[in-house]
Amino acid sequence: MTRGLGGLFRGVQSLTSLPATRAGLGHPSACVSLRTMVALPSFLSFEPRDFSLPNSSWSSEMLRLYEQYSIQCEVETEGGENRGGQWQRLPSYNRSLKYATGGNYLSKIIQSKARLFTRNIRDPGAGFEYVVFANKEEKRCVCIFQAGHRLEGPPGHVHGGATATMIDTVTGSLAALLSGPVMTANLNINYRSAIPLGSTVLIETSLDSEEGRKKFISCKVTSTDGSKLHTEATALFLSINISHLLQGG
Ligand SMILES: CCCCCCCC(=O)SCCNC(=O)CCNC(=O)[C@H](O)C(C)(C)COP(=O)(O)OP(=O)(O)OC[C@H]1O[C@@H](n2cnc3c(N)ncnc32)[C@H](O)[C@@H]1OP(=O)(O)O
Repeated sequence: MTRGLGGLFRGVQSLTSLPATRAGLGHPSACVSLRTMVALPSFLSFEPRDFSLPNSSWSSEMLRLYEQYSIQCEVETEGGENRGGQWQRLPSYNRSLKYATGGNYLSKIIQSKARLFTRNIRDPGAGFEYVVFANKEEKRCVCIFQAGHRLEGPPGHVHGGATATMIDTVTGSLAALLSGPVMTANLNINYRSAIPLGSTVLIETSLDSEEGRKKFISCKVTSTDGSKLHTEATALFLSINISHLLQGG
């Protein structure tokens, strides 16, 4: 994808080097720090849809956990300051480009049919339903994940690749939150017990160590009460310059 993208980006004359994230979150993938557009006509700069907000497909368990973390989230006061909780909900769009200011517009002109893998099933509840909460101080994230019926692997259970995708997403979100643009260099997964389709699970991830450009992150997927371990993983992320992607990754 990236050689083509490089040409397109170079062709967009009004790209500047403003910091790139919405709400200053530095989240979640390499594309978050794409250089941003300025002076967009207002009709082009509307907010993209945030897929991490509740919808009618969410189970009562998913909603309960969403509430549990939401009430621990920081709130913006009338004066524009952030106060309160240790957690923040990370927004989730259907293209990484949309994290950049003006990204909604860019996403219409750059590979307009491309969609983020985890957000490309339109039917609510059929695919990946999830929300990620981050605790930057403690360098960890929690994802509440409800696995839809289109993620089947073994009968009635979630495909291992779908679980890997979610682990990559949540560990990658943490790495990007802590250090900006990153790419997964290594992902090691041990599958301990299958995840039933339709169930809600917790994906908890934390930073183990860092070494120069490297971030070592671990992750576990459990039942929501923590009693059942489904999956354990470790991941290595490397900080990259966005030019790495534009030069073909
Ligand atoms: C909202 C959604 C969020 C989703 C997040 C999802 C993120 C993704 O899935 S990204 C897509 C999958 N990943 C990829 O395609 C990455 C492909 N690989 C690459 O682009 C490159 O190999 C990349 C960027 C990882 C590393 O390349 P580069 O920056 O040139 O680093 P390089 O010089 O080779 O290595 C740097 C250091 O890392 C180490 N390293 C590199 N790769 C690995 C690896 N796989 N395992 C262990 N160590 C490694 C090297 O040994 C070196 O160590 P040291 O400095 O101690 O000698």
